[in-house]
Amino acid sequence: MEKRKGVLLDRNGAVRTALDDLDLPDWDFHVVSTIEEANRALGIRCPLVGLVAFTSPQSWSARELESLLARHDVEWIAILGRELLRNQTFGPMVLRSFHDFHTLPLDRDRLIMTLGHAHGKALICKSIVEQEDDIGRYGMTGRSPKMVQLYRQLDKILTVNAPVLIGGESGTGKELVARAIHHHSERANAPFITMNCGAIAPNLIQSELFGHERGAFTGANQRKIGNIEAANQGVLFLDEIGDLPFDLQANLLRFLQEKTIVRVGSTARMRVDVRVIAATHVDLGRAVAEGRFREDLFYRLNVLHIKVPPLRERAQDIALLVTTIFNENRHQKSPQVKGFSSEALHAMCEYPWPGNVRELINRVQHAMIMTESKLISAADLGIPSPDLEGGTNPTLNEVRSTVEKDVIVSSLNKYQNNVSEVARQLGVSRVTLYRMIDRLKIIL
Ligand SMILES: Nc1ncnc2c1ncn2[C@@H]1O[C@H](COP(=O)(O)OP(=O)(O)OP(=O)(O)O)[C@@H](O)[C@H]1O
Repeated sequence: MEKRKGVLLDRNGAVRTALDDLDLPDWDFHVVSTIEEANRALGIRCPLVGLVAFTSPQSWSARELESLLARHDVEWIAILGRELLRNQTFGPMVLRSFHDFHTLPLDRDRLIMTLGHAHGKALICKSIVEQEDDIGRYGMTGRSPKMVQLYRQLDKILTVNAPVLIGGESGTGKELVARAIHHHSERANAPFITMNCGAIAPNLIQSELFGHERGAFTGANQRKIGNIEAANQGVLFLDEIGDLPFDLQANLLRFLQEKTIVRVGSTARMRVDVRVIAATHVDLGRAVAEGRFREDLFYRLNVLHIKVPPLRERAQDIALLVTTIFNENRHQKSPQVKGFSSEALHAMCEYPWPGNVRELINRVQHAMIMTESKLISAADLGIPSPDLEGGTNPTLNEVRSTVEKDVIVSSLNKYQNNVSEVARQLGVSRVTLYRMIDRLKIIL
């Protein structure tokens, strides 16, 4: 059997010698003596379990150590003298940042049990993370019917070259969709140029789009390549197209029809091959009806239309999205933060998210840094907490049972209901596991 990989962080080598003497048959420990070395080794070897040896509370800088522990998906075990656990600052740190601890002197049976349990837990976490790879498509997270419909539209849009108009509220992911179209099309190796028509002074838009020659106007000290030319062979993403000044809409239409441009101050017409993707958070059809947007340009841009649904219409995706955001930002959180309370998840599904996914990302990032609990609450996210059914919070026993059930069920699935293997991985006896299966009413 291939040995399980672990890392041992041991500054003076005392625990290393004791560990060698135990001669653990299933384990291969890579020993490092500094946090820097540990960081490197963890990146290369990807062990699931790590041991940190302490001879005094000052063995390591608490800040550097906690940052190391939080950065890697490893189950950590502190190896320490019993007296250190009673230390006012050290004890809480062990509770906060470690999966478990082992008091010195090393005890072979006790250590094998602790390591087996940590390894089992790490495997479960890993399998959950691997499942999370299948959380969406095209770099987007979401499996709700609305997102599946969006992916199907993208499947078709990628194979053709026509302009695309992307609608949807602010923060829903319109730019992400445009990037996905570029990234998965045959234009992927050519530039993706973005231009926010609402963020550029109207008098500069023409030169931003088409470029200018030196001396074309006061201040044009040198030739400038416009965004259309810069996107040659690739994609030009025109965000907030509804803000394009009316007179310039005619110029853009001409480019779309003739596939040529003229730099401001020049007479030479240049051929460019660019796919235009435009986005708007306003109803462009209405802008046409009100005379604010050219009808001919609207039809030219709207050959293919995609609407990105608001987040409130895909509440099923919220749990997936927050897990992704949590994992992407885990290096910024304080080490004790482990996830979201069920009350917070419930609240997020009820909240209308006027700022859509962007607002969700901001609130989760803020909560991950500011919360003082293990589980992020609705209050941490700054959103109202809905009344839980029956108006009561689940008891600790109910929460514990739910967690135990989830862990056992996913482990049984992973090991094809092999109870002996699951018991081994979870560090409990078969009899205990059978008792838990019975108590938690898990069907084998
Ligand atoms: N389905 C998704 N999965 C993961 N991240 C997403 C998803 N949708 C949006 N995001 C993220 O949300 C943020 C806002 O997305 P984006 O900028 O694409 O929205 P937008 O609709 O173009 O916004 P605006 O109208 O304000 O320009 C980005 O960080 C983006 O990566």
